[in-house]
Amino acid sequence: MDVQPEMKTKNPWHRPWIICISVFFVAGIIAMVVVAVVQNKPLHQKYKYGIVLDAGSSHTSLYIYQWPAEKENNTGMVQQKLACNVKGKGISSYSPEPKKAGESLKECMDKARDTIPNHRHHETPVYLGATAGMRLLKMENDTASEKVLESVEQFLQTYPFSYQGARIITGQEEGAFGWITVNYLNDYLRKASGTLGALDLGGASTQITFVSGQNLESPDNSIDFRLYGNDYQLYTHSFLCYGKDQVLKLSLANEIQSTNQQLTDNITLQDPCFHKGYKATKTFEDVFNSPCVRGLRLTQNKFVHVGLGDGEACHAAVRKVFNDSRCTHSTCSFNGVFQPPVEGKFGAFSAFYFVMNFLNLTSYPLDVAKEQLARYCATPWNTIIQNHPNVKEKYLSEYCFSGTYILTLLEDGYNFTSKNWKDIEFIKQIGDSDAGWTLGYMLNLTNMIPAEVPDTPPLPYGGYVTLMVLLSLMILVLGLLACKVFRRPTGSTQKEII
Ligand SMILES: Nc1ncnc2c1ncn2[C@@H]1O[C@H](COP(=O)(O)OP(=O)(O)O)[C@@H](O)[C@H]1O
Ligand SMILES: [Ca+2]
Repeated sequence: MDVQPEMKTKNPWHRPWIICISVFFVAGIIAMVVVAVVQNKPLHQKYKYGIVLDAGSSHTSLYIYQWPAEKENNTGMVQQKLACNVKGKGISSYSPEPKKAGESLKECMDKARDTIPNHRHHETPVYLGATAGMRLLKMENDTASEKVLESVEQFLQTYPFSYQGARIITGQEEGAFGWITVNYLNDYLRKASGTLGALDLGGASTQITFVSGQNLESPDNSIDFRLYGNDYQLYTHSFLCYGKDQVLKLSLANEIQSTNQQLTDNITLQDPCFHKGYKATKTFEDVFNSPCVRGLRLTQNKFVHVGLGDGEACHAAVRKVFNDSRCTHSTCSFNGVFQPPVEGKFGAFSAFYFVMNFLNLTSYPLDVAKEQLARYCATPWNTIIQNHPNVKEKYLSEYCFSGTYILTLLEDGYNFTSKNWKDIEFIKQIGDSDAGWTLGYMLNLTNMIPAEVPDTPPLPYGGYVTLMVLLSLMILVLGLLACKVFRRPTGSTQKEII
């Protein structure tokens, strides 16, 4: 009979005020966790955007980059969202009708406008950097190059983005920003443990950039950076006229001049760098229409370009474009240009990659690569066309020449050897971003690579929330235990109740 009142008094959970306190206690902790989560996590990942146009000698590419809005100073945060290839040739080719230079960018700029959310347009910077094609046009005809730049400037300003300028970048900038891009994308800048040298081959110039422990004897070739608290001394050099299209002109001009034939119609040029069975009629203007080629002969007279398919003779012909005679420094690459011995690992991109990847030579030792290239060069033109029906004929006809130039430039020019050949990696992209100077250019102009390590919260977001939850649970358990201990009825009170 007495059991019922005894049970009621022994279970404190049946007391309304304890239930009330516990409910508020648990609700308070849940509220605390929810507030911490909501407060710290943005509802949607917000991105910011930047646009860079790479106005190269052969064509223009537009890149859109994106990064989380609240993390712009953390390395590795900027990624390529879109690459758009502008149809047609490079902007320097529009010098006879500069107005068309701007309009040529329409398709890609429209795509950028459609890709970037409208509310971000006005704060999205747009940069255009022109490289060696425009450097050459400027040398040839300053006013023409100004007109082309004005045309692209006017056109880019018709878009709702934040236009930041169109200019010809220097060879040093092209080299240094290519180096920043590949090291940023590999996340080497934060870790002070080694960097990747950058090798960029274009149509009109080529760049070599790497960290050298040696004394840099020529100030023109030296760039100092402080990034994320680390100091870097870079060696860089850009060889104007040593992009693969200009070197082809140089090499053809040398061969034409050494035939000792009158440059009248219908001379035949026997070229070891083109395949046997290749035959095309070209004009002297095609070869000599560049400030890179001496002995300007701008005639419409034609010559017949005939392939011999002889890899060894091609190597000898290509070597002639390098001038090794005078070096006034302790060591040189070629043409009397100072270069310390190459050091560390290198990423070789742009045409280095396109050509070596087409030739399937990206992962062989130097000697094997040379043998395979010689075999490729000796393959008849008919067979080459049959084997690659979908490759542009202009590219296809030039791969033997371009491959030979690349091996010659790397070995005889920059002094890579069979020993350190494996240190060169031919790369197109790192992650989803293309290797090239554009990303480094934008990171620099938007101040997204700070000199010092940025302040970061002591805990990452996930760790912070987990810790909060664990601490809350701990408080809850302790609270409940305390309740239990302090509210446990003592013997005397039990007796009193009974
Ligand atoms: N698929 C490809 N195969 C071979 N060469 C290519 C391919 N795509 C682009 N190229 C070449 O890459 C080079 C790119 O140079 P570009 O950036 O336009 O010039 P520069 O950097 O000297 O101003 C050009 O010689 C172009 O012909
Ligand atoms: Ca380029």
